[in-house]
Amino acid sequence: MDNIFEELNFPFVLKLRASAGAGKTYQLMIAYLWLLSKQKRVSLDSLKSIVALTFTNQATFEMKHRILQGLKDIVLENDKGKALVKVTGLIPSQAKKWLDLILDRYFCFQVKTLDSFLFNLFRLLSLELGFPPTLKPEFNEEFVLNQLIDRLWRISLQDDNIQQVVSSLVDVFLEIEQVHGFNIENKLKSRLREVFFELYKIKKDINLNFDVDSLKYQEKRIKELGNKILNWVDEVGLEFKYSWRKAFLDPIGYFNSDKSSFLNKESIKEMCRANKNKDVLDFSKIDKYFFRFKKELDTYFYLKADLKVKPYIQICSILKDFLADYSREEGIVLPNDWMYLLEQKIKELDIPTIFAFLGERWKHFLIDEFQDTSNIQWNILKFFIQNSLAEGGSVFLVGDQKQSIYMWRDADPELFLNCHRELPNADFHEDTLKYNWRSSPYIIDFNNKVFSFFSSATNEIASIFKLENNRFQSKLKDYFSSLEQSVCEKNKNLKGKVKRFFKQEDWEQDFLRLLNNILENNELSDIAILVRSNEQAKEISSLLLAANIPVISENNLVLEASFVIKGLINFLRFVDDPMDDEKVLSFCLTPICPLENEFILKNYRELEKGLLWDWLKKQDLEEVAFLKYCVQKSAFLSVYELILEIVKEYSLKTKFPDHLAFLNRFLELIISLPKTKVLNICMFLKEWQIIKEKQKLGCSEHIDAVRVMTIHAAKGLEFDIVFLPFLDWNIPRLNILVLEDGSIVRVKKPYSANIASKLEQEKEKHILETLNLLYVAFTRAKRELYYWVEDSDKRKKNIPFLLKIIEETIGCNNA
Ligand SMILES: Nc1ncnc2c1ncn2[C@@H]1O[C@H](COP(=O)(O)OP(=O)(O)OP(=O)(O)O)[C@@H](O)[C@H]1O
Repeated sequence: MDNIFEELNFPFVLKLRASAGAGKTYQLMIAYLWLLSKQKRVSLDSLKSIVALTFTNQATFEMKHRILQGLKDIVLENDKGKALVKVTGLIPSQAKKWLDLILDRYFCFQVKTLDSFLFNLFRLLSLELGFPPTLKPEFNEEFVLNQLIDRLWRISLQDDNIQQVVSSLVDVFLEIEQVHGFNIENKLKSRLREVFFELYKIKKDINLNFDVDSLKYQEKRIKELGNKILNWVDEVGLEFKYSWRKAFLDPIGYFNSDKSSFLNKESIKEMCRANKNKDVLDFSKIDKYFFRFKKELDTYFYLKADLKVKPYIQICSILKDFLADYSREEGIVLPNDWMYLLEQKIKELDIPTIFAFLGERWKHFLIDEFQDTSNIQWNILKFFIQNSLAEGGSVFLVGDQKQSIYMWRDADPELFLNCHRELPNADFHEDTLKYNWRSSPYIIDFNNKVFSFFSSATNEIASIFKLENNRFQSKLKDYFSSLEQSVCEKNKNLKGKVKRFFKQEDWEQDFLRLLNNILENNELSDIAILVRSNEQAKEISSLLLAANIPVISENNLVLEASFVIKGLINFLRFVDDPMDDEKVLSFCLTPICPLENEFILKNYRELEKGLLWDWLKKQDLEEVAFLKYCVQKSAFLSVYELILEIVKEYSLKTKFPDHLAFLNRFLELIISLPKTKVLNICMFLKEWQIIKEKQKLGCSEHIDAVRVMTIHAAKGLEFDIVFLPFLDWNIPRLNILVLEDGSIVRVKKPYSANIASKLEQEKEKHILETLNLLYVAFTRAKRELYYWVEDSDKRKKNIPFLLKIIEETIGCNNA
């Protein structure tokens, strides 16, 4: 696709479907410049009429950077610029005008994340929707839910009714999940989070009432039907085969021991032994009863699965009320709510009214990572895209179904395949890109082989995951066929390497040894270690930090990761309440306190009675004099002033230069908080508990340190060398399921038909997402890829086992 734009006539829909590193984002940048060249005038309205949407903030930053760099190259008329003039048609004088306009009116440069674009729409229509325009979007749903669950736990200590519901939830949880060991509370909270968000998405009232008697009534009906069938079989002189007589005699007992095979039988005839009557008898009447018997049983399984998890429903309904209060108090709104409202409103209003509210008219849309779009997002976007096409505009969608890793957030990769059908009034073009511009030939070849196995050996894969249905296999084919890429000219001689390690007991030592070897010839920032969860990121960061290897990760950018910030928080806790020995001790033992640890600990141990602070006050020490001053002044100084005092007194900026960025960010944060949150230390500490997890330093590309990040965060990015230390993934076993109608059920055999079908769908989604995640992880490396798996012959270890089979089949000997 050297210059597909030449062939295009407005209005058009252009879809570009290509594998990783093929230059999809790069083509979006080209398309943006090409669209600029097609504008009649260099004007603000034209600039605002082109909207480029990405998936993450990092990708937005990258896209803006690429567009500006492209314009600069054209203006400078360098080699890259000359090539861009050829494909985009944008000449240097025009490019200069656009560049000046963008830099002058940067906020009109419409390159945004999809979320922020949609939220902006919501804000513009907020009065119409009955919300104050000051409302803030809160994308961190997990953070909010943690707050709500903590609130629930606190309230349950005082409120008997809530305590009762919580304790029945704990019972159900322990029984269903069979969890043992430590951290049960955390596991329970995490399960609750999952279920709540599933339920919360269903915009229907949750049915809280469940009548235990209906299960009993159901049992009775089944028994009656069973007896009717039994009697008929006896009367006509037939005999059941195998143990099927028991199934009609005691249906519930029989099925509770997990024997569901006869649910597949079509007629009682199939279940009876041969005798002279069998062939002449009319079974049609009794089969009607048999059909009803099976139907009632199915309902029974469902009711039972539903009853088991009632306490989850009750808790979720309490959390729903808490969420409404919390949203009001904090002035926030969660995506699930505002997107839903926006979608509804857009259906209601007519086009001129909406555009009158918005005051904007978009004509061209460029959308990256389209495979991660959800149906609700698409329904909103579609409205504007259809309008832009009606006015002679365009839409350019790029994506790759096998990189869809946000299905848990409702992304629907099928949309990418079919969305153009909903945009019929425009020329439709589809294209693919065959070169990989990112990686070395070795890595490209390795990935070609590994991932084409997914589409060529669908049977084997389906059997590994025990999901032998046609739909799953055809999806595998859809996602992973025709993915093979060729090496581009510029990377032809790029050296590359892929190496697999088996995880031995002391794998960490081997891991560090390899890393140190690689660092002899590479920069720290060439290396990325990609993991699946934040816990793994913490684990690997600690390993590297203990070996004195600088690391940058989401976690160590959290302000609290700095011991100076931790020390300052302990200082505030102590000043706020010096009569609490624990608080005094915690502060005195932090590295920012100049008092000797030994001196404090020894005296604390020997202090027979009285308070630590009373004893400390009597010590004639300069350091203590300062602390006394702080305690006395604490009621008169603001939190900010107190922190400034200690920073100055203990020379924290010069003593701990590595923590300067954290310190500055911390001070900035205190100033930026509303007055009500910093009126006194106690209020600030309360606020800190809530906000601390979100307070982070920005990450600069230029910091020389190894990157540690999740695969989700690494999507769309590339690194010279990639390490994947934890590929021991399994497909999680589902114990609880939320059905389409909003009921939660326990997953335990025998399943009712609706549970079995939903379970299969969920399993399929998890497997595809896991395979996609593997694809994203393996395709981030430019030069070298190293990964660690357990040496497993067991099918239970899904991904290690799959990788082993692939290795044996395709004969890639990379060990
Ligand atoms: N035509 C091209 N000429 C030169 N370099 C290119 C070209 N296309 C892409 N690249 C470079 O190749 C790398 C990968 O491109 P890009 O990030 O656009 O790929 P992608 O298809 O979006 O990848 P992914 O799906 O993995 O996010 C980038 O460094 C990009 O600058």
